[in-house]
Amino acid sequence: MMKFKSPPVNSLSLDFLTEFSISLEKLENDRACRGVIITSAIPKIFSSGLDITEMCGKSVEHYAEFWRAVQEMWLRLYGSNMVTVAAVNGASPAGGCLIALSCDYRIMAENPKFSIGLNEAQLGIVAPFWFKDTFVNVVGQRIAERALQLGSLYPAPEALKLGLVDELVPEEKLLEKASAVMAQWLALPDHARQITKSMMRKAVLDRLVAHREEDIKYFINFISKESIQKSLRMYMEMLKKKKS
Ligand SMILES: CC/C=C\C/C=C\CCC/C=C/CC(=O)SCCNC(=O)CCNC(=O)[C@H](O)C(C)(C)COP(=O)(O)OP(=O)(O)OC[C@H]1O[C@@H](n2cnc3c(N)ncnc32)[C@H](O)[C@@H]1OP(=O)(O)O
Repeated sequence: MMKFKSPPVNSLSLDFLTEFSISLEKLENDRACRGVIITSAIPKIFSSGLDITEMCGKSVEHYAEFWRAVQEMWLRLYGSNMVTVAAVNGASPAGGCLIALSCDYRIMAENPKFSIGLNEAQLGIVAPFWFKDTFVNVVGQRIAERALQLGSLYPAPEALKLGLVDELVPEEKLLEKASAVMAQWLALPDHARQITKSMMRKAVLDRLVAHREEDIKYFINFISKESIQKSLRMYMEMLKKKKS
């Protein structure tokens, strides 16, 4: 089990992403480890998504390093040979949602206050093509079109209806259920399951691998625009004001 613990809200900073990728790599190379449950140690928060401060007012070199780390995390998780189960025990916007979507199975705590989705459009930014591809592979084109354009965050019951998560359980039963699902998936021979998983995900993974440098350049160009920086600053201010 991997438990995110980066207070206050498990934002995906460069350090967090690097550590996450290294942990995944270690587990992947450990023949005794066939599956991983991903959850959070922080109450009410699975992950608040990419750390917005990493995308504000930084150098071009920093943006490149950060974006490469985001790509690396996704390539490792989405392309993992292990069985991956997300036990979503709190809010899961944007990059948090991407992590859940990249797993093989998603179980969410049945709390309508917890929401999940790719809300980038609400921040005035655009979900990259591989976020979009991952989303489409889970919920299908029509639901993804609407959800991404509106940048919708769905409360747990709605997320279940859309197929964004596979099931809801009472919060106190989340890890028990995730373990039961893991046992069910691990009962199959690894080889057949791994080849099938790879077959289902290969096209989407290959697309980023083939365009990785281009995607970094695109990100830098996009995020460096003054209009985008302004949107992100305003969003951060809004988050801070919400408290007072
Ligand atoms: C064609 C174009 C192609 C390519 C373009 C390329 C790239 C662009 C796309 C980049 C992709 C981005 C994906 C993302 O993940 S962006 C991040 C989106 N995340 C969010 O919108 C979530 C924002 N946070 C929240 O909604 C709430 O914080 C949350 C519900 C998670 C928790 O609420 P709670 O009330 O419990 O806590 P808060 O008081 O709001 O937050 C506590 C402190 O944490 C700070 N915070 C929150 N989220 C973030 C974050 N994502 N990054 C950095 N910091 C964050 C918040 O400001 C509070 O700080 P303090 O006030 O305590 O200092």
